[in-house]
Amino acid sequence: MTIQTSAPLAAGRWTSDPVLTVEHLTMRFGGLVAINDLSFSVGRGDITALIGPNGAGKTTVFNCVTGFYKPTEGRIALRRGRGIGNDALAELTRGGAKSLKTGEGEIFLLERMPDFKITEVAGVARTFQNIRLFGGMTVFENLLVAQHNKLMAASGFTIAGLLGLPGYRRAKEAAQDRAVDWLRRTALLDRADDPAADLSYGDQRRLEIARAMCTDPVLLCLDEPAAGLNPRESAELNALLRSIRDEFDTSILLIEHDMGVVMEISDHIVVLDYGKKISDGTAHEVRNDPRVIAAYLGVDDEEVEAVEEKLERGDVDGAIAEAHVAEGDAR
Ligand SMILES: Nc1ncnc2c1ncn2[C@@H]1O[C@H](COP(=O)(O)OP(=O)(O)OP(=O)(O)O)[C@@H](O)[C@H]1O
Repeated sequence: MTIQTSAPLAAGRWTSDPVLTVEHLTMRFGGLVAINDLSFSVGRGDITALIGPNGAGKTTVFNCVTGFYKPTEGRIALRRGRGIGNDALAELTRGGAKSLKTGEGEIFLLERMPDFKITEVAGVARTFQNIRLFGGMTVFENLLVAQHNKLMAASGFTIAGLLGLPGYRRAKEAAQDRAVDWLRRTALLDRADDPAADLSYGDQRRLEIARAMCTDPVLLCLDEPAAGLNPRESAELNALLRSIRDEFDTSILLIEHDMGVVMEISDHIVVLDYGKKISDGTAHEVRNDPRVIAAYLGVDDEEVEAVEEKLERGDVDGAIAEAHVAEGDAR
């Protein structure tokens, strides 16, 4: 049975100005199809949330976008620069190259690139579900290490750093300034000299984001940034993510289970279930989509009809209650 959403989906920046387009992505692990012909886009300047029940395939999508997995099938294009058209994408796809420069910027096919190039060249930064900081290093050092590649490039991969040559010195000062700026933005300046492992969980999460932002990413991928945060820390995280969206040329793609965070800050939500996209739109559209309610509460297709009926009458609370009843019956 196919269920249609009642409201037409609005076209947003993810259609008119995408920074990332994922097309027909499939990822198989032996016989298991973790991602099944998935297509979606991330709008430039948007906060986009990838949500779905446990095991839906969210982390697998992240792993494909960031090059940890090589997709079984599909195309993942990142556009650095506005207005790069589909002709450029088609030309790049036809040839064997990893990227193509155009008058508007540069376009990358991420499935053709190793993970470190996706980070360094295409400009995709990532945080992980389990925090991965250098716990023995200070907070400040963690932010300098993140900029190591830039410093190496400034040294021309020579001993210029040791000799203190001007180009390298300037790059080092810029790296330090950037680190201090992000410590300030994440309210961690007074912890700069403490070992990262001594920070509270919420502070470590913000430090991870600061570290990713020190690389000036075009796309910031956050895997469950609100996990384990208390309400005050969640509110601080929301403010931080909004400020990144509003003040930097960085688009955000996040996986998040905390629906309070998702609904409050997302411009665009893509919902997965069993490796397929079941809904895609604004927070309002997605939260009123019976397929989403059903997927989250684990009800059958037949029971979705009852949920949908309530939604058509504008009774969202009733629809959720109906889905809860169906969920209880299923147990
Ligand atoms: N390396 C792997 N090898 C085999 N199966 C995998 C691998 N990675 C993921 N899977 C499987 O792919 C499916 C999707 O997993 P994934 O971790 O992407 O889901 P998720 O939506 O991120 O889940 P959660 O919300 O619990 O983190 C699951 O069935 C999982 O067991």
